[in-house]
Amino acid sequence: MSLEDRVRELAVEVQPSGEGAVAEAGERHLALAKPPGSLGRLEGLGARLAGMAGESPPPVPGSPAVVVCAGDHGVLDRGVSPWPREVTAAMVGNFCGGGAAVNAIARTVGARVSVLDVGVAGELERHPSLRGARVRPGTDDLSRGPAMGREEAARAVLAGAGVAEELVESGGVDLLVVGDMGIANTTPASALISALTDHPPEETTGRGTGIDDETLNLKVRVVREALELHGPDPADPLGVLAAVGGLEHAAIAGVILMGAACGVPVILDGVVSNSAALVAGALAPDSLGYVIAGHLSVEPGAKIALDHLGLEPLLDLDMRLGEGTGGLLAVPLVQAAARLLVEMATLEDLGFG
Ligand SMILES: O=C(O)c1ccc[n+]([C@@H]2O[C@H](COP(=O)([O-])O)[C@@H](O)[C@H]2O)c1
Ligand SMILES: Cc1cc2nc[nH]c2cc1C
Repeated sequence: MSLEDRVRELAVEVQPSGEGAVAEAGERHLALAKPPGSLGRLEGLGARLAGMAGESPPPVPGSPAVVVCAGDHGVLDRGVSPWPREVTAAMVGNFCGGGAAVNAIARTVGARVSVLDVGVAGELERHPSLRGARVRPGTDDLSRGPAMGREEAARAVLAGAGVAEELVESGGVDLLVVGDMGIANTTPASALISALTDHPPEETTGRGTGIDDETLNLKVRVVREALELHGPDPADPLGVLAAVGGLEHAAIAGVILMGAACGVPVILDGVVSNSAALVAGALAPDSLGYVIAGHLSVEPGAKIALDHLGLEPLLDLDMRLGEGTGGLLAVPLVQAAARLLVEMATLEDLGFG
């Protein structure tokens, strides 16, 4: 079976989240010891968690893990980011050493950190937290040709799915967070968002790690050139990924698909995971029933992608780091949304039934 067929097979494994459990959780919220609706968006989130678990009340997730997917990008040669390629490998080393922002926030919320190399260009030291599944040492320049081949895109999707499956099936993980690392990866994120939402590059392209006006204009031009060169077809998500995506974007789509197939909620981080969720949703629309938008990144493409997906972000902290940082900060909110449904007394218990 081809790798593409295996991705298609994974996509059909995703079952719709349970409407019955969602309705039951909604009823329960009306009965709990509080004015109806007073827990705001936590009520809808709790009901969605019930749908994902297929039962109300839903289990309280106690074993969260972040999967940080890393890759490099040929389009960096066009000057779309001020940072050198070598930062990607250096930061992967930092994730393994525990010294990155993602590690500090993961320790704060009690999450495991798992790092996946699907396309880093540099040498990496072995580490127990690092899964080496390098498809190739970075993509080609998407503005001059396809970023990668279709089978390579499929291999990266399956690598992400494999890590998610191992964490859930062997590691007991019951809440996944997706993160990314890759210098220049906001350029393919913008291209994916434009291709899959039909918004023009000047709306989906932002300043990434922090670029000046001149570089932003160049970046918009580069995304436009890529879209004109490939004419990506939204009905062919793997083709879009191969033409204008990135290896870590593909891996994140795989984590989302496998999380959904296992009935485990997946919390998105910033613009890169938002763009990957568009790909996952195009491959398996029901996978979006298991996806939670952790935060709203400053990158303009993030809001466009989340609006297209019909997802409202839980947090808005002006963050634009990536790594899974904003997604991890939403973990306690997700846990609280489930715990409220499990542990609260009802109005009837208090004698107001
Ligand atoms: O999460 C976000 O929305 C986000 C926004 C801007 C930058 N980043 C991170 O910064 C890197 C990409 O930025 P750039 O400017 O090199 O394209 C990559 O490692 C991302 O994780 C992440
Ligand atoms: C230092 C640095 C850390 C990062 N973490 C995620 N993206 C990043 C980009 C840079 C440049």
